[in-house]
Amino acid sequence: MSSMARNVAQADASMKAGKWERTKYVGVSLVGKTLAVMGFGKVGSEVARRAKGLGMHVIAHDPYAPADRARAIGVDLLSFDEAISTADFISLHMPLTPTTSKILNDENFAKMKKGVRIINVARGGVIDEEALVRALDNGTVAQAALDVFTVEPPPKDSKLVQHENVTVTPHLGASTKEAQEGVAIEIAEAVVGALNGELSATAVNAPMVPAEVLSELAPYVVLAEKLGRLAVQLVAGGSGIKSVKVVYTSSRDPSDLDTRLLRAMITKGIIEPISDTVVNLVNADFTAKQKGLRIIEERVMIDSSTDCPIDSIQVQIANVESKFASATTSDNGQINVAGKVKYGVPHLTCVGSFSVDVSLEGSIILCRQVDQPGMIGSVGSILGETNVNVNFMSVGRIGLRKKAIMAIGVDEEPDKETLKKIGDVPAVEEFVFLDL
Ligand SMILES: NC(=O)c1ccc[n+]([C@@H]2O[C@H](COP(=O)([O-])OP(=O)(O)OC[C@H]3O[C@@H](n4cnc5c(N)ncnc54)[C@H](O)[C@@H]3O)[C@@H](O)[C@H]2O)c1
Ligand SMILES: O=C(O)[C@H](O)COP(=O)(O)O
Repeated sequence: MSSMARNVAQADASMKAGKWERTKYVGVSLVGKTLAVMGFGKVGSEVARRAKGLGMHVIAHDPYAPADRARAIGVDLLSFDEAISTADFISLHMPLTPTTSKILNDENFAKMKKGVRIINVARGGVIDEEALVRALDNGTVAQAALDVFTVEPPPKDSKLVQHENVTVTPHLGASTKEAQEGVAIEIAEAVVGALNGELSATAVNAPMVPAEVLSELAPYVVLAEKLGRLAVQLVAGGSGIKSVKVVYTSSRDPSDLDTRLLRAMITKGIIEPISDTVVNLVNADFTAKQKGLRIIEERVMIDSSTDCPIDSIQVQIANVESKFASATTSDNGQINVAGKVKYGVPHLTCVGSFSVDVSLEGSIILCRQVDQPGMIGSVGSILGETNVNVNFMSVGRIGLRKKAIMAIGVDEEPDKETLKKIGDVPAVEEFVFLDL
């Protein structure tokens, strides 16, 4: 940006050609100018920090960047049109995706201030290069500094590369000794993380989920997998599942909710307990298809004052028999479980038509019994006799002294004899042990 604004490359070439052209290369100052950082990720936010140090007014556009991170750096996050139409300098730092491909085109150049300067060190394809040549020729764009090109290396006779108001470098953005070492360490850490089963935002063969979205969804990813795991263990025989419906309730617009990761984790939760297949974000959809499993998703918008990405996730399995009849809903006979994230921890909040509230950790025993005094004590004593530690308990009932469900979290797996004793308690009508 500095080099472009002060014509360093052109002046250098001119002097080496034996000239002394002081008036031709009068530049512009950066101080006091408005810089629009398009893509406020790792590079974009560092550019913003440095530009503020140069006395520039920095604005940014990034549909996924958290406003508090921008605020901390002293940058206003604006809409795409607001950002490009107010800027004196526009610096591109977004990835090349179907949405960002040729995002700077004739239509958008026309919205910019006359004499704007463009910097592209992201990916060549984010600019329509022919449109940029037109914008340079008609003066809309005063100068451009480009490190990346749609085709690399660009053709020798490229009008853009040869343009007198364009400064070019051959994709040198990351070409420092320090950056090359840094990238090697980052790749090694990502591979180790992936091998340890961590979610990766940088896998090239998985759907792209920006790191910010990934960290926001992290507790819901755990919830999704646990609900899948729990639901499949409620199916008699475990197999024969053909269709699973997942309902996400959220206060956000359904189109703002990227559920690919959650769908993959529900698939993982359903498939892994009943097969040897390891399911991850890369192979989830393929594995589900291969196993004849159809995942249907529904997004339901609700009114809520809390700004969390998801209010609840519901998993429904149709056309199977349940080993715990109370997990099926009375209206359509489907297995139905639902959960929420509370204080960052995934909770089971619904089994069949019963409301419960237990954190989805360790193992759970679900009992259906007649709602009457002494039930917690009876079952708790049986578990205590064999040193099985109860870590929580929740009772949900459909009415006073009617049917109730008891969800008991246990730290150890009770032996068969202990489970049989629970089943033999007269008021217990059915029970199931679920390992999460
Ligand atoms: N020239 C080079 O040698 C060089 C070096 C490093 C990075 N890069 C490129 O620079 C870009 C940024 O790299 P990074 O490490 O900061 O990536 P990053 O993932 O940290 O940041 C990219 C940002 O772009 C945002 N974004 C996604 N879609 C957007 C859209 N439609 N509009 C605006 N913002 C959008 C994302 O939310 C994210 O915050 C990438 O394209 C990368 O490949 C080039
Ligand atoms: O995306 C990147 O990291 C840069 O474009 C750098 O690419 P390079 O590693 O080929 O220099």
